[in-house]
Amino acid sequence: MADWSTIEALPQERLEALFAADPARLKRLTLDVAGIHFDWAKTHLTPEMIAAFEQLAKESDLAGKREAMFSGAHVNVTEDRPVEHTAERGEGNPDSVARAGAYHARMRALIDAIEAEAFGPVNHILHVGIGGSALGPHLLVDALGRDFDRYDVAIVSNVDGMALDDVFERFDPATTLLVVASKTFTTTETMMNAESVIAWMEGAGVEDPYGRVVAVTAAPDKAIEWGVDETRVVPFGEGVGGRYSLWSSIGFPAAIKLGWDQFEELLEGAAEMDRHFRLSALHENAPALGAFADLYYTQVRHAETRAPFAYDERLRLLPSYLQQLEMESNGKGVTIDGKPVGRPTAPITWGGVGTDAQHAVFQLLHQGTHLVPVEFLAVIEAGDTLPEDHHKNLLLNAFAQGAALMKGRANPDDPARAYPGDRPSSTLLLDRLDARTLGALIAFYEHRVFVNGVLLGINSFDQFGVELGKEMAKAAAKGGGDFDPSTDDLIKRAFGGDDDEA
Ligand SMILES: O=P(O)(O)OC[C@H]1O[C@](O)(CO)[C@@H](O)[C@@H]1O
Repeated sequence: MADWSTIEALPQERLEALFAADPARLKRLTLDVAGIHFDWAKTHLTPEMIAAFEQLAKESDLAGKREAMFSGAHVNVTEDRPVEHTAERGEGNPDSVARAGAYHARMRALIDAIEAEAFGPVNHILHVGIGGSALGPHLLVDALGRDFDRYDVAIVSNVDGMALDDVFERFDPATTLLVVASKTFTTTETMMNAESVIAWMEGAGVEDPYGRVVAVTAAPDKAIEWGVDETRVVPFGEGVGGRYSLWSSIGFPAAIKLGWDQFEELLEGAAEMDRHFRLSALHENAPALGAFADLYYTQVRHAETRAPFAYDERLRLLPSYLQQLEMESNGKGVTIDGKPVGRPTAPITWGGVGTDAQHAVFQLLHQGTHLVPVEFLAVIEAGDTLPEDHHKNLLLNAFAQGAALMKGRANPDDPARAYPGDRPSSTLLLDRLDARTLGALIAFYEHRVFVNGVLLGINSFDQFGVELGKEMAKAAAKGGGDFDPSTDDLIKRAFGGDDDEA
C-alpha cells in the first residue's frame, strides 16, 4: 500500500496565502484539454502536493494499472473481467475495439432501418432501463437533445408505475418503439416495466408489440428468449460496466435522437480525453489532478462529501449521473486484495444546478461546519435564445460563488454575518456544450474515478454492495424473506396479513 505520510505532513496554507506566495499559481493549477478549461487554483493543491501525489501514484503503480486497463487485462479482478469502456470509443485492446466497432455498426444499421420505417412509423422512443442503463443515456438526451426534434424520447427507470403512466398519457402506442436496456437482462424493474409497455401496446391493439422492441444488452440470449428478434438485439461486451456503458448500445436513444454523426462526435471527444489520460504526465493530466484534489480533501482534510454544481440547465442531470459513477465505483470498504481499506473511500457525491442551489444549499457551503469541496461547471457559449444578460449573469454567479467561498469575510462584531472563507472549489469551464465536449467531460470523470480507486487500492469496477437489498426484495416479492420485526410490520401494514405471524 502506498505511503500517505508525506502528503499528510505537508503544510496547510490558506488558499489566499497560496495565491500570494506563488505568482505562477494560476498557470500551474489550470489546464486546457478537449475544449474544457480546468481550474484547480482555488483548491489547496500545490506543486509540492502534486509531486507527493505523483510519488504515491508511483507506489500504487498507477501507470502500470492504467496500461493494464487499456490493454484489456482483467483489472476487474473480483469479476475476472477486462474493463472495456474505452474500447467503445476506439481506445484500448485491438480485439475489444474491433468488437465494439462491429456492435456500433449493427446499432447504426438498426437506426437506419428504423428511420426508413422498416418497423412501421416511429415517433416515440420509450427507453426502459435503470442505473447505468438509464442515467447515461438520459444525461445525453437531456443535455444535447433540444435541437433535435425527430423523435420524442422518454427514459423510464423507476418501477413506480407512475413513471410509465406519465409516458403512456403522452405517447401513441402505435408509433412507439420500446428500447429495453439492461446489461444483464434480468433487472427486476426493467423487466417489469418492459412487460407493462408490451401490455399497454397489446391493450391498444398494436398487432405485433414484440416487433417494435429493440434490446440493448450484454446478454443477447436472454433478450431473444424474452421475445426480441435477434435482428433487433444490439449487444455490448461484458467488460463494459453498467455505469460506463453510455458509449455502447446503451446509448441507443441518444444515437437515434441526435443522429449517428453526433454519437460519433461524443465517442471522439471521449477518445481525446482517453489519449490525454493515457499519455500525459500526471502533473498535467486532468483526471489525475482531479483525483489528487479529491484525495487530498477526503484523506487529509476528512471531507465526507463533494458537490458538483452545473451552472447550465443542459447539465442538470450530471450530478445524479456522477452519483452513480463515483459512489458505485469507489464506495467500497475493502481493497482489491479483500483487506479492509482502513481509510475513507469515495466521498458522498451530491450537488445541483446553479443558480438555484445558491438559494437553497449554499448557506451550508459558506458558513456550515462541513468541509465540502465544490465543483462549478459552466459553459461559455450560451444554450438559450434570451438576451445575453441571462447567460452573463449565470456565469458571473458561478465565478463569484467560488471567489466568495475562498475569500470569506471577517466580521468581529457579528459572528452570524462572518464568512470563514478558505473553502475550496474547482471550476470546469467548457467552450461549448456539444457532443464532443460532453464526451470528453464524461471520460474525464471516469478516469478520475479510476485514479481515485488505484490510489486507494480498491477495485472501482464491481458493485456487490447492491446485491443484498435486491435479493431481499426478490424474496419479499415471493412472499418469503427472513426479516426483522420492524420490516415484517411494514410489510403487514402495506399489504395486510396474519396478525400472529407478523
Ligand atoms: O443494466 P442492468 O443489468 O439492468 O443493471 C442496471 C444497474 O443495476 C446495477 O447493477 C446496480 O443495481 C448497476 O450497476 C447497473 O447499472
